[in-house]
Amino acid sequence: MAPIISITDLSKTYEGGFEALKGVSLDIEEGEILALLGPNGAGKTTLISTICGLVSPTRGSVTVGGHDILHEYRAARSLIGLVPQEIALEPFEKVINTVRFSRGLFGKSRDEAHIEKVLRALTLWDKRNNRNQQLSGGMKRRVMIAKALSHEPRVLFLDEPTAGVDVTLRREMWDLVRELRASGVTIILTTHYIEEAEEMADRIGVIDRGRLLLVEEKARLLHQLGRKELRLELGEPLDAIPAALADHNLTLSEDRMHLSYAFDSHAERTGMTRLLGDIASAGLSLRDLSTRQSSLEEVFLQLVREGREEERA
Ligand SMILES: Nc1ncnc2c1ncn2[C@@H]1O[C@H](COP(=O)(O)OP(=O)(O)OP(=O)(O)O)[C@@H](O)[C@H]1O
Repeated sequence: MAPIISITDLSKTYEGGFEALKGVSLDIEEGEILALLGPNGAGKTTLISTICGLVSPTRGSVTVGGHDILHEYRAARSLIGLVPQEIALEPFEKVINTVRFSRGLFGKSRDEAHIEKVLRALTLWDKRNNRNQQLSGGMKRRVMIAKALSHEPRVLFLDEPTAGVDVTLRREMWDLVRELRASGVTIILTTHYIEEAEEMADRIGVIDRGRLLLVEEKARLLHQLGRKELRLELGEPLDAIPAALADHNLTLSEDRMHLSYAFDSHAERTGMTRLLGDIASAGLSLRDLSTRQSSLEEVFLQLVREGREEERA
């Protein structure tokens, strides 16, 4: 199946010369949840805004549903729903009219059944006659999503959907996103919460300083890059790592009671057997040992570090 969004060599240099995107290429498949993960200022919003036609690219191309975002702007844009980072709602307008109005902006004919479906899905139906200003912050966010879904888009962009949202609301938002996906909408969300990407995404793209460092299925990303750590609790404190163990790349903890050893659990040789042999020969006694899988957070930080080192080289 052809990808719903195809991005080829996309670059954006803002006026003043800042390069916010540097040659990003990416295909997004219909029906997936893709999380774009990156630190502040990485270029996530610029990427989304370019796909949605709000920022013009300096180089490269994007198609949405096969339509070029520059040459077939209306057709491309009509397939997209965008929920921006900031909540922007007319305070005195009723919820239902806000959503009807958004649909009208896309030149779609009135469809009360669709508006009702969207409001019910977002548990806003009972609030439909409330004015926006009477809603809680969480409900306002849901109205923003309802607006974005009003014209029946096939792709929904959520720019940091849970920034500044409490834990309960965040979980509600995650459930909602899963339900939307089950209804057939492709979802692209940006986040700098690793937990959010880990919880929700089918695929994760890591972006930093305008470069897409990697796009990978979440499970495979954790599996491939997940390094493990062996932690050894010593029988007695150590002043320093003994010279006989110097080539094992060990770290001694501050309390001098633990040694840790990072290894790749999928490698042919983990080096663990030799390490334990050398520890015994060095006369160290061990009280306990445990292994731990790296979290996505560590994987992410490692990727960003490697990306920056590569850029410097
Ligand atoms: N209109 C603009 N003019 C000049 N520079 C801009 C403009 N918009 C964004 N930038 C710069 O481009 C870079 C990327 O910004 P962008 O908002 O895309 O990052 P982001 O990954 O979404 O960050 P955040 O997580 O903080 O929202 C930043 O350094 C930002 O200052």
